[in-house]
Amino acid sequence: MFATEFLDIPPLQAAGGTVVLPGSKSISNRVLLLAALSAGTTTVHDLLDSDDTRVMLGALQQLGCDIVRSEGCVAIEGLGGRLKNARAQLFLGNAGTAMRPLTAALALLGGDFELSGVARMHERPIGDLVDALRQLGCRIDYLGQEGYPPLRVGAPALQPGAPIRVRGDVSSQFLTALLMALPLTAAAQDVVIEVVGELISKPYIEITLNLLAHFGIAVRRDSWQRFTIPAGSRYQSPGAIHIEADASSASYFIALGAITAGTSGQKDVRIEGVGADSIQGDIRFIEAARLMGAQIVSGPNWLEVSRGAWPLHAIDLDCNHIPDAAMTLAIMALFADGPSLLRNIASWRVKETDRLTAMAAELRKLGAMVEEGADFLRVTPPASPAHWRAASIHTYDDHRVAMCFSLAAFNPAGLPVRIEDPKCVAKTFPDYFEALFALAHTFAARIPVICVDGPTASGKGTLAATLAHRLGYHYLDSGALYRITALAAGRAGLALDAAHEVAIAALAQRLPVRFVGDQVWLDGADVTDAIRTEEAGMNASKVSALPAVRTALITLQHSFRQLPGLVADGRDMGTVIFPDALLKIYLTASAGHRAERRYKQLISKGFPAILDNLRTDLEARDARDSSRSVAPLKPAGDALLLDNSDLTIEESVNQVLGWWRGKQPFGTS
Ligand SMILES: O=C(O)C1=C[C@@H](OP(=O)(O)O)[C@@H](O)[C@H](O)C1
Ligand SMILES: C=C(OP(=O)(O)O)C(=O)O
Repeated sequence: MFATEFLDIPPLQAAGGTVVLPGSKSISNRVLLLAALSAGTTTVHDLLDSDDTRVMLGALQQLGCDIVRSEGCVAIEGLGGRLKNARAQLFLGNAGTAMRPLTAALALLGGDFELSGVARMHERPIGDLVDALRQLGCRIDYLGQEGYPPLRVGAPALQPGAPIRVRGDVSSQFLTALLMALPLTAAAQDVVIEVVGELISKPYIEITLNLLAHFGIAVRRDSWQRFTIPAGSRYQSPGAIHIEADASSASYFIALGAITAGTSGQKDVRIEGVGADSIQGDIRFIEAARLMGAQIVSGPNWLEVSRGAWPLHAIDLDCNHIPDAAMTLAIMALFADGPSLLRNIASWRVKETDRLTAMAAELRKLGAMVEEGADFLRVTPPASPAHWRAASIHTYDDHRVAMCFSLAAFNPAGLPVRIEDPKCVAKTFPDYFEALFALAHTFAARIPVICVDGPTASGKGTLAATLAHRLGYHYLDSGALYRITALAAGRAGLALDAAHEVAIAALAQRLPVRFVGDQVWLDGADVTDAIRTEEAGMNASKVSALPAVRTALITLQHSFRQLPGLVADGRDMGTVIFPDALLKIYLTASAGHRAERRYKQLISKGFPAILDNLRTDLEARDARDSSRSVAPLKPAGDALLLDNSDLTIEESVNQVLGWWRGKQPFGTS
């Protein structure tokens, strides 16, 4: 997951390949609760692992449910209608699928519970559900604002009998909550729920009914107005259940296939885990994408999508049945041949954020013209490539804003897109951006590189690795490549001299190296410490003076330039390896400061060291590095000099990040 302050996505060109999607949030949280209410063990395969399911799992554990995780599945020991803990404070984040159904279930089971969430959850309505439950004799108090969480749930004085009336026009989750919880009171008599007002988001009720049926409860439905839970209903675990991949998450990759030309290797975007026969309503996003021109074929649990009409056709669509995936249509509308109208989406206002206002504001930043109505959005795409703008997308802690706006990086103007707070995708799809980058392609020249060059012990490694971490970029420690080459050559019995140049170069070309955080791996072995000795440093300097070795390592170094970007540290990154890098830093510090830092580093690792000797060695090495015939150590002409003698690491990092921001086209929006 990208836990950076922002994620800059370079302009993207094409996409192709296979994505295996994580499980459905809506199915996962329903199955978890139904499994907990049943007797016996339910083994859940391919459960979504995200913020929303974690809060549900955490709550169930607090209530006394045993949960055992093993490879690919989670076993839930059901409570059989009796809570082990009848007092608990449950934090439910921003998961509507946890807050609403748990409120209903706990209000009927009785106890002393406090249900709360993040600040936004306390702005998301729950009054219609509370009103419905109170008709039954449930005791629920508002701890903050009337009609909103946090809530206190007490012991009910149940008066079953009359039909329970619930409003259906704010969120379908209120009806879902009642449908899942009311079998608790249906032992002796039918329980009837009547929907007041037009029910929204109907396909989510179909998911609920489908899963209730899996757990032995056959609800009778009369149109969308009246639901009857038959007397004698009892939750029965299906034993094992498999969770389909999330159809709303699929929408981003369906859109990806629709708006991008395939890559030379792969024409289509293939989505695994969910197919056209999904039980999730958001699968009907396919119909909308087809209307816009996408070509989509499907089989059992898979979809293949490719670009059809281009530009996409504008659409005018009632999106009430696909409220979540419809946000993706708003982004596809940027690539359409005219204005698109997404109608009947008033519920957007009470989700993770006010999505109507948020989408309108962010789409406008990209250059679209947007009309925001009470319950609709009309999106007119930028009139020409020149009308697109590079934008820093504010994401409002809304996973879907972050995910759908990433697709704007395919804009025809070749502009990057900044996604603020990218970790908000953790609500339903923690590895969304990794999945996107695995399929997306762009020209290497468009992938940003920051070069940090400088003499030994200047702190390049720390600075570069920290920058990479802060920006979510890959990290290349090119100095380590020479050290690793030297180590590998030594282990192969090759002397590090010109006579063995060809053999060492051949070895270097196939170097199986990986940088994992601050670890260095060579051919499956951790060589982090082995390459950090003074001797390894001297040996690296020797092999780096062999021109054939440098040539062999160039391809290897270029291969580190991958989405979303790279920070490369070394001695010739800006001058030789990545001459087109957007930002080049030449990092220096006085020989005295550097010797002192190296001294402390060695002593802290338990290596013997003498300060004066270190200083003499450093000076000798500087002289050798800057006088060698190939790629001598010198600042690139366009490098910015940073002397960090008197700077902390944080100060150096902030300085470079400041320069980096200054080079981006996002302004301060
Ligand atoms: O029941 C569900 O799983 C959901 C119902 C929908 O909410 P509304 O019924 O509030 O539209 C949807 O937006 C949400 O992401 C999940
Ligand atoms: C509206 C959403 O979430 P929730 O389940 O919290 O309502 C969503 O995932 O888009």
